[in-house]
Amino acid sequence: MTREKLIQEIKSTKSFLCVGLDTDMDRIPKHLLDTEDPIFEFNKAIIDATKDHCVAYKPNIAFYECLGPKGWESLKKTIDYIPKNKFTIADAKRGDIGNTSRYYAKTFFEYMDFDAVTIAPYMGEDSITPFLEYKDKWVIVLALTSNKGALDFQFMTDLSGEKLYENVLKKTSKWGSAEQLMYVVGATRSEGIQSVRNIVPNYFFLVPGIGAQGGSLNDTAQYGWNDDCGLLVNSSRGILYASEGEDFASKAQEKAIEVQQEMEVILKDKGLI
Ligand SMILES: O=c1ccn([C@@H]2O[C@H](COP(=O)(O)O)[C@@H](O)[C@H]2O)c(=O)[nH]1
Repeated sequence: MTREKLIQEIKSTKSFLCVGLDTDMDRIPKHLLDTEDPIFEFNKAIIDATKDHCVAYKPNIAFYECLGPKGWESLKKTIDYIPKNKFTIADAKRGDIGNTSRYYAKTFFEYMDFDAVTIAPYMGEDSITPFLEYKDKWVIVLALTSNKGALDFQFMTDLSGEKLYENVLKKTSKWGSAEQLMYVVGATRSEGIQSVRNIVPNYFFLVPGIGAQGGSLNDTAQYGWNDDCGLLVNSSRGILYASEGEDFASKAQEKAIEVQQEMEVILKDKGLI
């Protein structure tokens, strides 16, 4: 998907919500466990219930890989089921020597036809460039993450006082344009979102951390906004497990609508719609 199309979808859906498909066998409703593919049945119901209120879906690959071949099959069926106007993100956090990264890119962009894949930048330029060779596909680089462990490395300073995540932003933004590269910036780091925005004003951010992790949507919009919105805000558990009963899809829909309506207010306040 192109950047222009993504922005158009944000405007027409009045939403910059990304629904995270962290589909956990231990949490999906009991009545689905008797079906042939509980993970896919769950995802299908969630997609049907939320597709009018979000612009993106982000399956986290860990929840599928742990089930072996069956999990990959559920993931493939899920990605094929998601409507084509939705931006799809493989949250896989890959990155390896160039020769190996080429095959990760093949998996997620050819076999699976995702729009984007998340990448850990630790191995540098050759670990990222194979993904950038695909037209209209995206790389989403981990910059300032939402977890506690972000403090272990990301805030380390070099001799000039520059933090590691700042360095990552400056370097990687030379490798890929704002038409093909985005950054992961955690909603739990409102103090840092502004500094990331200052370094990469035009790039989109994928923002996890609202809902279950307690980050604020309004702070994210206040510090991370750019002229094109520039934000895809993810919620996984907060939507998927709004109910663990037979009404899970309608409760997920209610949650998605709640977030979408807050987003609509922000989009109007900022003058994008
Ligand atoms: O910094 C990061 C990077 C990725 N994630 C992922 O996003 C979702 C968040 O799930 P919630 O249930 O909405 O908390 C999950 O897949 C994480 O692995 C992140 O949280 N923070």
